[in-house]
Amino acid sequence: MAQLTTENLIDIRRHLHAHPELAMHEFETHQYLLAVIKGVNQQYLEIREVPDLPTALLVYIHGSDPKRTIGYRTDIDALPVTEKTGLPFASKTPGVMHACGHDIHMTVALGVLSWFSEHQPKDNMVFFFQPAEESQNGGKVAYEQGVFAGKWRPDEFYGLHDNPNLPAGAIGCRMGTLFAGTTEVNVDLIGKSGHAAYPQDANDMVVAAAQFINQVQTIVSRSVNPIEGGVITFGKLDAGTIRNVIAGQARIEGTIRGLTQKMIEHIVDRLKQVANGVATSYGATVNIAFNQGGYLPVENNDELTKRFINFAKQDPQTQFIETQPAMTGEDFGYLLSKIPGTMFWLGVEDDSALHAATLNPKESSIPKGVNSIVRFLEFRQGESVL
Ligand SMILES: CC(=O)N[C@@H](CCC[C@H](N)C(=O)O)C(=O)O
Repeated sequence: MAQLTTENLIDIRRHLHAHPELAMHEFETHQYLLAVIKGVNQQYLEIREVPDLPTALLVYIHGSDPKRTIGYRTDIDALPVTEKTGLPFASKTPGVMHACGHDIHMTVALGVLSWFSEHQPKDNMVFFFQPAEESQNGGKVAYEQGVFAGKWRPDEFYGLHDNPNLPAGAIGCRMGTLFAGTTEVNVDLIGKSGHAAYPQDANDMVVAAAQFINQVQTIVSRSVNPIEGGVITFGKLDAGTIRNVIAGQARIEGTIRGLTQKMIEHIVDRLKQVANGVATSYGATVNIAFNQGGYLPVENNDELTKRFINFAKQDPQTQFIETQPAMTGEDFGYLLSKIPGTMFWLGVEDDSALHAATLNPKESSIPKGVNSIVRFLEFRQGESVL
């Protein structure tokens, strides 16, 4: 089959959007990606599955005169969000949605891969379709399993994230830190349940959880240097069973963000103090669990990113926008701590934010993104210097 057209890519994106799957459960997505990849020119391609990470997929493109191996990574998982876009190709999986645009990421990656399947690159290329970006750190798991051993180890790694705040198809990037590091946190408060009418005989964890959440708000406002910034968000709170039974237990799940590891550690320390203080004052037991996984700050490599930005600035077919660091996290941060590379934004221009149930990225970003990335990767393999 010939190179994928824009029409093919839009159909692919809509199929992927309609069939989202959660982290480490991307089995249909995997099969669909495999079918699309098997449909392009196989002459230079080598497809690899990973038995210990069954939803991952790697594709090697043999270069004609390789000086290096260039890696390109896309994430493939979706979020537990109930879609409210009303689109004809909205999610068919109840309670699951590509609310972070990974359907766009995968489609752009397929567009780039399909182009190089028809136009053999000079350098070798490795495409990594990575499971579990939103949770369970699929990038780190893959790395630790040795997925990038031998010829599968890129010398440099690139990857993108869509951005609704940028014009469709624009490329955003910056030197240094692009995204924050994150640490997941679970707090369990344990008291004593009882009859709603006899609070004196119980120890109410709804009240303790409310106090904890309120008090946590002072960490960023009072204990964090405002110039450096930090985030603590609790996105899930679970307590009690029915209105007239006092809840003896509360679970609060959240995420901590900072642009440096030092800041994350500082916030973690303060959060422990607040949790222990609230537990003491309410006579409760508290268990706190942190998991950083592989969500290290996304640090762009100086040399590669300078070249990427210089190329994007002067390329007449690329709209380049210099961006600020963002408090979004990405487990590509882990891969970039092992392999130098650059993460960048692809504008998808929408009023809704990432993770919103109404996110509706503009599809015109797909061909524009493919074009800019192909042009950069072609340039990277030439002798030109910027
Ligand atoms: C781009 C994006 O939205 N990424 C996620 C990464 C989540 C990391 C981790 N599971 C956490 O919740 O901290 C994000 O929420 O920024």
